[in-house]
Amino acid sequence: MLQDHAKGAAPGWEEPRATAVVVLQDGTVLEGYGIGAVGEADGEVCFNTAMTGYQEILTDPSYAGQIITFTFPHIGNVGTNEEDVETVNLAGSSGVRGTILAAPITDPSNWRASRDLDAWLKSRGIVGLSGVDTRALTALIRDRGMPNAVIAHDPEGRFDIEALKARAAALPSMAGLDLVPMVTGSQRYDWDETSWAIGQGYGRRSASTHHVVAIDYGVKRNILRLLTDAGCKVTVVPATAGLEDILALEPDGVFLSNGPGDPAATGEYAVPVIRELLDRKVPTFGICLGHQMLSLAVGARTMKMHQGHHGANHPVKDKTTGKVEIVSMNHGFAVDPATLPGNAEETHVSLFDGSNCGIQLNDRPAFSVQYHPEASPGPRDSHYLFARFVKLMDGAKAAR
Ligand SMILES: NC(=O)CC[C@H](N)C(=O)O
Repeated sequence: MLQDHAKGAAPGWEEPRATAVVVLQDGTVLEGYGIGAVGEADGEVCFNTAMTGYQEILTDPSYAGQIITFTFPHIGNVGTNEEDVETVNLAGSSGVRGTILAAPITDPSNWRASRDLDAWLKSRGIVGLSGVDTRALTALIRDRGMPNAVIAHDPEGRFDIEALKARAAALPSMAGLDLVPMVTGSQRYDWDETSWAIGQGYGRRSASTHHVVAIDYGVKRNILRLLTDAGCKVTVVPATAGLEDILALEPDGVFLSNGPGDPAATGEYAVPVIRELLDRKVPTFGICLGHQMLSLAVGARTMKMHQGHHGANHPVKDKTTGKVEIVSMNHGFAVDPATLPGNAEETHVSLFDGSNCGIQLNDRPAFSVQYHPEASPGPRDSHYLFARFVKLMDGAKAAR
């Protein structure tokens, strides 16, 4: 499967030896050239269709336990920098385990670049390879669903393919896995960083009005920045924070973050706390995993998707306004809208496949979306949801 761009180029030309392989759970072997960390990594392979923002994607903690293949062939051409990192807690590492690329990584061409992608992947322990026919791999995922796989990278090109096949076949399904403990923070902390635009003097930070406690199931940095831009004083607490810990902070609202793994597997600790907060009518806003957990807390069910949604160009309709927004997505599970209780209304829907993309409760001040309104990467169409959360807290305060 090595790409044959140079084949027949000169007499005596020999195909370079594969220095990395991906072995899928069904025994499919794809060869390529190793990039990033040397060694082996395993996880569920998903494809991401974003054309830009690979650094934000590769540092989104929601990808813990996964390997990302990009459908856009030229990944790495603008290098990497210190700013476009979405992890908050994982100093020097990432959630994602590995990456699979089509074209070789070229020299970075961007004034912000401080390092090339290959060295950056290595520094974060991400194992990868290029030279793979990622169109074929994406077609395979569309046919059969997201497979488990092992990537092995050895500069000497020595692989025990049979052992890798056995290992890939034995990996557990993502369904049932709680991966939040791998990426949540261990300490409570205050957050005060605003978004890039405000930092550069282009935007305006709203006056500080509400105290938001953000529960960190693997939170992305730009969510915390946008809550801050919207005028919130933000305190981040670990995923295991109990009801009393949260109420002691006297929140005007609670934010439920994105995160990795199967939402149904967080039912033991996270969902009961959310249920209690809802019962106390604390204004609540959830994103992605937070949306799934809010839905679970009101009695709905979540299900594993066939190929999931991972990209920066997904059309979603806000049924409350009739407007269509183009959004950033990263999820492999979804809320089954047929299981939503009578007090929960579907507010957003995917125009790609009709899947549920948002809910609001009619009897309590709470709403959530399945996609990533903070973007990073992706369009900014959905930033309005942060203002909607502030309005919800305004209303709750006025009613007190
Ligand atoms: N971005 C997220 O929060 C992902 C949520 C969940 N892990 C899923 O894959 O559906």
